[in-house]
Amino acid sequence: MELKDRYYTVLDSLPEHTFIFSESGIYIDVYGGEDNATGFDCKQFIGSSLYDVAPAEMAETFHSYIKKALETNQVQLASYKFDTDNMIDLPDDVIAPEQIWFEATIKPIPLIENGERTVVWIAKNITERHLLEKRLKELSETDDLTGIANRRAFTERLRGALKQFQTDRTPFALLMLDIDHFKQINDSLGHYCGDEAIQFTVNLLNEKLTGSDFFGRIGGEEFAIILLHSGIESAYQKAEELRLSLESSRFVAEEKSIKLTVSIGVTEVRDSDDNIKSIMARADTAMYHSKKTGRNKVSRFSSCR
Ligand SMILES: Nc1nc2c(ncn2[C@@H]2O[C@H](COP(=O)(O)OP(=O)(O)OP(=O)(O)O)[C@@H](O)[C@H]2O)c(=O)[nH]1
Repeated sequence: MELKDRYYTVLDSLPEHTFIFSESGIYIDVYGGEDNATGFDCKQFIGSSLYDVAPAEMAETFHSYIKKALETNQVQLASYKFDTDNMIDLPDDVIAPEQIWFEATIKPIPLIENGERTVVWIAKNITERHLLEKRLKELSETDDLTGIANRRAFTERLRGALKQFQTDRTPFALLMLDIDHFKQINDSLGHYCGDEAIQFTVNLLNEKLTGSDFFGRIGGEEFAIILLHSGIESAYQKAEELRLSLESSRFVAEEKSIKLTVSIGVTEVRDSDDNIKSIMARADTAMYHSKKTGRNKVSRFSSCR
């Protein structure tokens, strides 16, 4: 075999897609990529421009990586996805994959083509890893029993809401909720029914929330809700609505019909809040005020002393 043929054989056996791009975004050469299992052959793009092949925004982004690699003479890393809505122009007989994630390394190479500098672009299919990472992230942020945010994810979101408030004054309110006399449910019906009572409460309250509200389980039978764009009065009304809907429903277990209730504390973000502890402490104080003054109640922090 001639040396040139040997080199081509080796290049075409590379497991990842390996592209040579010119400075202006022309596909100079395409090698390998069998292991990426995309189902289509990129060799057909040789001679075309990125702008002929990919949607404008994507071509623009890809081109910016090429230019940056050449300007800085440094390796660039990129991750991106192809999906049915955002796909390079495939031949008619090729079905676009639902979603493929790639991680690419872009490196300037000492090769001039038609008077232009060039880069090598090596793209690896990382879809499996990406989906696994996404799933692990979801699991680490979700409460097992109820499927809503766990304490960590909730406090993270609260931190985000406070940051937003500090940036553009977007107001928000915080509700802290605790199921009343929950120990009695565990003691009389058992822990398993206690778990079901928690699920029942969460499902019921969740139905009353909208897309911009954020619900989290921050303790055993303790929950919190962020109400974005809400002042104290509308938050109080919302809390009353939640309290009443639980009070008027019945949780059925072991052939018994049980009235569950919650005590709720309400506060709103203040200019003086420089971390989430102060907001959570106010909502907590208000919630304990509801407990101390009879339970199945809503209290605003401002009126609980
Ligand atoms: N079944 C079940 N019970 C839990 C879970 N997390 C906490 N608990 C129980 O919830 C009960 C909470 O009891 P307390 O904090 O004494 O409060 P309470 O009985 O709800 O009374 P008040 O809050 O004062 O109205 C404890 O018995 C915990 O063991 C859980 O995930 N599942």
